[in-house]
Amino acid sequence: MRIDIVSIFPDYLAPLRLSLPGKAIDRGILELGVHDLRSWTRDVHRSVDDTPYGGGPGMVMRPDVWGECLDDVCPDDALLVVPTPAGVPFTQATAEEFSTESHLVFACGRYEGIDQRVFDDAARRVRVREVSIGDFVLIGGEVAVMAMIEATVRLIPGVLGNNESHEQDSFSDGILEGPAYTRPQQWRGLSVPPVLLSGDHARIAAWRHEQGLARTEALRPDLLAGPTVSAGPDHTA
Ligand SMILES: COc1cccc(Cn2ccc3ccc(-c4cc(N)[nH]n4)cc32)c1
Repeated sequence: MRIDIVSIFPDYLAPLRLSLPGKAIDRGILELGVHDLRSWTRDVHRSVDDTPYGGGPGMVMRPDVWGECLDDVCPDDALLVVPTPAGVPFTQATAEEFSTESHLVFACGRYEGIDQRVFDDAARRVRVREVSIGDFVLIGGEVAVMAMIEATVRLIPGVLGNNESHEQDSFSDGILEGPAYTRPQQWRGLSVPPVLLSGDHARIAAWRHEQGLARTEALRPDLLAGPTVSAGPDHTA
């Protein structure tokens, strides 16, 4: 898989080269390109924003600079992912869909977002997904992109080590994971649930499922209400 990211703060994405994505890069499973949007500016001030038509607070990112950048960075077979508060929810299903792509391009906006015509124009030749990572407003797209990349890259075969796996992920089977424990068996007067010491793998699996179900009912009853909308193949934003 190749991932390209465009941002006016490329250094913000440096942590992606640590830990998991970094290991995937070192092992040749992932290629990562980070691009400074200002490289596509043509004015002496290297301007990337302007005042919004129709008035309102803040600034909007210019279509001309973004358009020329995506012409260079985003080929027709790539999936263009645009983080925004006004997007389709990014879920584990979205991460699974993204993990099967050969080329992802992430456009990190700032200010009040990017001129909509950038995505309308891009949609003429590439698949575009406008995606939200949650119902809260960030200052820009970089943090959202890092979260989406981590959730996506860990699903690529060979990225997680033998001791880690995503088959039992929260959300992958629609319910939350139950509690986890490790040594010591007694800690500050608290014990590990005896079933986990029993060696009876069927009982342990059943207990973990019950715990996950109870946690889901208590904290996320919405997950038990049935299928939700998310940014996937049938939801073009
Ligand atoms: C576009 O509409 C906006 C309205 C008010 C502020 C901002 C700030 N902003 C700029 C670019 C950008 C990219 C992503 C996000 C974002 C995503 C999620 N889930 N929360 N916040 C926020 C972003 C944008």
